[in-house]
Amino acid sequence: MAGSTSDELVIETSGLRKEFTGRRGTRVAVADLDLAVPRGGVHGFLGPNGSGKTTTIRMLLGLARPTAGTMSLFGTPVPQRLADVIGRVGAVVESPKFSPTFSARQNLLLLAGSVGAGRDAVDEALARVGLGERADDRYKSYSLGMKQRLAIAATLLKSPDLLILDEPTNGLDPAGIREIRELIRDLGDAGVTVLLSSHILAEVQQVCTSATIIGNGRMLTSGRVEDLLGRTSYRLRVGDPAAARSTLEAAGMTVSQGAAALDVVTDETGDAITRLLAGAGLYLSELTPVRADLETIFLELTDGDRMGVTPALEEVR
Ligand SMILES: Nc1ncnc2c1ncn2[C@@H]1O[C@H](COP(=O)(O)OP(=O)(O)OP(=O)(O)O)[C@@H](O)[C@H]1O
Repeated sequence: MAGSTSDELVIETSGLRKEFTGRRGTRVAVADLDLAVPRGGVHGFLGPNGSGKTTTIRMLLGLARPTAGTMSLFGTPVPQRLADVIGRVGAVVESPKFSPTFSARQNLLLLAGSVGAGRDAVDEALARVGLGERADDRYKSYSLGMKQRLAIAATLLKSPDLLILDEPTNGLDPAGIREIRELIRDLGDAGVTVLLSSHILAEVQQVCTSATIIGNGRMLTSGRVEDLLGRTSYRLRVGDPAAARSTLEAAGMTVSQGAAALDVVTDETGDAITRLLAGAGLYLSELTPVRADLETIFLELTDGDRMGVTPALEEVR
């Protein structure tokens, strides 16, 4: 972490673009993407299938060449000087190749040799991902979740400052997802900056401190998850909804009539709503805070676009 400052951007891209040209024309996978990932914590890189997450990550790691734009890792331009910083970056992008008949420990010992890590680092990485007890079982006997944890353990051998995980919970059951989520949270808490790509917005919301949401290769929004989620709204039931509505609106709140209740959007707390209405002789029978989730934000940003496969095709000629 030498040379880092707290306001350093660990990942920065500017005008990043990737086009793939095939027989059917040119497909723009990533379009003018300005990504800014601050140091520390877990940053969600979110978007539906085919929105350009993997392509962006592959470019950052020097596995694909950008059509246009610039990128840097820890302030160092890549791919030009990738060799200077790659030692600080751990990544799980494609399924790593482990030997099926070797145990987790044997697999990691083989890898440790290539990154100059010792036996202690292997034991520590296994313990950190919760595989200490099963370290001597053969890889092929592992569940998908255990295989995914081993892949993360392999990246920890070089004590990375930045960990890039591309859809690490893909194909896992809810218990497996929870294990990986907890592991990622622990790593973030321990000071590793994590870029976590996913198309499951609700899932990532629980572990990320900040996030970038993309759709069709374009940035839709970026910021602290708290800020992205924005204001809380409240659902309330009251005997005289019309009177309650005008009282709340007179106080500057945005009120709409839902099916059976009033929906109120405000920066004020629930206490303030209760006090205001009671002051007007209106008594609440119910007051429920309703937090927007990232999925709702995404749908708003894409104007109701589906979270499923969206067309990433943009014919430029
Ligand atoms: N090598 C390639 N050749 C042609 N098109 C490609 C290539 N790699 C990716 N694409 C296209 O670029 C677009 C973005 O794909 P990408 O894999 O980056 O999306 P993603 O957000 O990672 O999706 P997923 O969540 O499904 O992994 C898609 O339309 C994809 O078909």
